Amino acid sequence: MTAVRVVDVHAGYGGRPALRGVSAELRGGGWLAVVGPNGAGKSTLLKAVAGLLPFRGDVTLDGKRAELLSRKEKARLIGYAPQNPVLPEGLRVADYVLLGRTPHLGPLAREGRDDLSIVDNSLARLDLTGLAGRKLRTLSGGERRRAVLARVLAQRARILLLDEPTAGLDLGHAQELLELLDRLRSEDGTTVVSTVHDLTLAAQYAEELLLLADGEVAAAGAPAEVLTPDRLARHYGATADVLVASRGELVIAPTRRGPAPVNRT
Ligand SMILES: Nc1ncnc2c1ncn2[C@@H]1O[C@H](COP(=O)(O)OP(=O)(O)OP(=O)(O)O)[C@@H](O)[C@H]1O
Repeated sequence: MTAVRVVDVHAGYGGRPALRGVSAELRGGGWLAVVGPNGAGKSTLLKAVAGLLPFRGDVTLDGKRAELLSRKEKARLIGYAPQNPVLPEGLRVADYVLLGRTPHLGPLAREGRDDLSIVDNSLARLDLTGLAGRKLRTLSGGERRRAVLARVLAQRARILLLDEPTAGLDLGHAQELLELLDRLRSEDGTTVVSTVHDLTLAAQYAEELLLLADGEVAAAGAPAEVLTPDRLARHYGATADVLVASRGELVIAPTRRGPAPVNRT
C-alpha cells in the first residue's frame, strides 16, 4: 500500500514559492531520500507533509488525506524530526523522550509501564542510556540530535519524516542510526522519508531518491538512475565521479577541479 502520496504540491513563504508542483509516492516500508542543493525545498516538503506549513495540492498518508486527520491521529501516524528543533533545554533527556509518548497517553495523560519501557528502548537504541538523567542543555550537538531522534522513535509512528537525521553525528552513530532505520523499515514496515546531504549514504540506504532543485522535481527513481555526474554538475555545481563499490553500492566521490593531486604516498 502507498504510505505517502504527494500530488502537485505548491508551498512557499510570504508569497515566495519554495515548492512548485512536487509529486512523489512511497510504499509502506519504503525509504525515500529527498536530496538536492541548499535551498532546493527539501525541508519545506517535509514540513508540508507533516502538516506544519500550508500548501496547495494533495498529501495522502496511509490512504487518508492529511488535512482530514485530527492532530492526535497525525501525531500517531507521523514522527517528524526537524532540522533545527527548539528544545526544552531544562528537561532531562528521559523526560524529553517521554514526550514522544504523548499522542498515545489516555485522558489522564499518565504514562504507563509500557510507555516507560518504550522510552528506555528508544534511549538504548540511540546510545543515550548513560545520558538519560542529563539536562538537554548539557548535551553536545550530536547527543542533542540523538535525543530528538529517540523522542521520534518513542512515538512509534508508522511514517518517519526526518530532516537531516545524520547531521552532526559521528561516522559510527550515523551508521548505527541508518541501520536502525533500515531495520525498522524491514521488520516493522515503518516508512521513512528523510532529507540527506550525503549522497553516498542516501544511495546506500534509500530505495528511492527525489532530487529537488529550485522547488521542483529534477529527477526521481532508484539511486543509480538519479545520481549521474551530469546531474551533480547541473544541480549542485559539483564535479564528482559516481563509482560502483565492490558490493554494488554507489559511492559519490567529489573530484578536484584543478590538476590531478601530486601523489603523496
Ligand atoms: N521560514 C522561512 N521564511 C522564508 N523563506 C524560507 C523559510 N524557510 C525556507 N525558506 C526559503 O525556502 C526555500 C527552500 O528552503 P528549504 O529550507 O526547504 O531548503 P532545503 O532544500 O531544505 O535547504 P538546505 O539543504 O539548505 O537545508 C529557500 O529559498 C529558503 O530560503
